[in-house]
Amino acid sequence: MAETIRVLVPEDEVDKRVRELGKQISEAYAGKQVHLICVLKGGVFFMCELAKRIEVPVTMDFMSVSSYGDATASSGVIRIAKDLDQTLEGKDVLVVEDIIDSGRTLSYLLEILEKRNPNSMKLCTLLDKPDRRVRDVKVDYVGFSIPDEFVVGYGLDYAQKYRNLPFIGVVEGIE
Ligand SMILES: O=P(O)(O)OC[C@H]1O[C@H](OP(=O)(O)OP(=O)(O)O)[C@H](O)[C@@H]1O
Ligand code: HPA
Ligand SMILES: [Mg+2]
Repeated sequence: MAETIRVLVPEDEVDKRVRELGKQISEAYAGKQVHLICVLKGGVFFMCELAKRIEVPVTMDFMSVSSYGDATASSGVIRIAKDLDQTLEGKDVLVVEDIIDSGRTLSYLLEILEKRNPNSMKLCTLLDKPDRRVRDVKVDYVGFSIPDEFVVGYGLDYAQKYRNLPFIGVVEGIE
């Protein structure tokens, strides 16, 4: 069967939810500056859109980690391909992710980042797939909780494809 994409969350619903999260974050960080950390590559579209909707001063840094390769299940081995450029010392950090699935990536990452002495550290994910969790992760802001299906779009890939779709879709016709 050929690969096809079924829409799970349409573009206008994603956009609306990102605006809501931006508002919620702006209120929570009122009077402060928030340091956004993008977990590349998947988090890049969400972080850019979210940053535009945050009304307090924002700084940004990028970290690249990967565990899925071309598969639809995590390898369990998290590889840091690029570390942050800036220190987290004393900053109010908000880690921005596209999805929390098994929780392995975030639990590993948060453990590393907490040792860098931020003033505070919170986590914002566009998607949460709680049915697949094998590691406990405390999430502060969630866009959508989704069922156990392999999703693409808005930064999420299948074998590096489909990241540029403006909606969240489910890939059908793969093992
Ligand atoms: O909760 P987990 O099971 O760890 O899965 C979530 C992580 O997996 C994906 O990244 P991936 O490793 O595929 O790299 P990418 O962001 O470059 O696509 C996704 O972007 C998250 O970072
Ligand atoms: O459902 C998913 N889609 C794309 N990448 C992912 N990484 C973890 N889960 C997923
Ligand atoms: Mg990722």
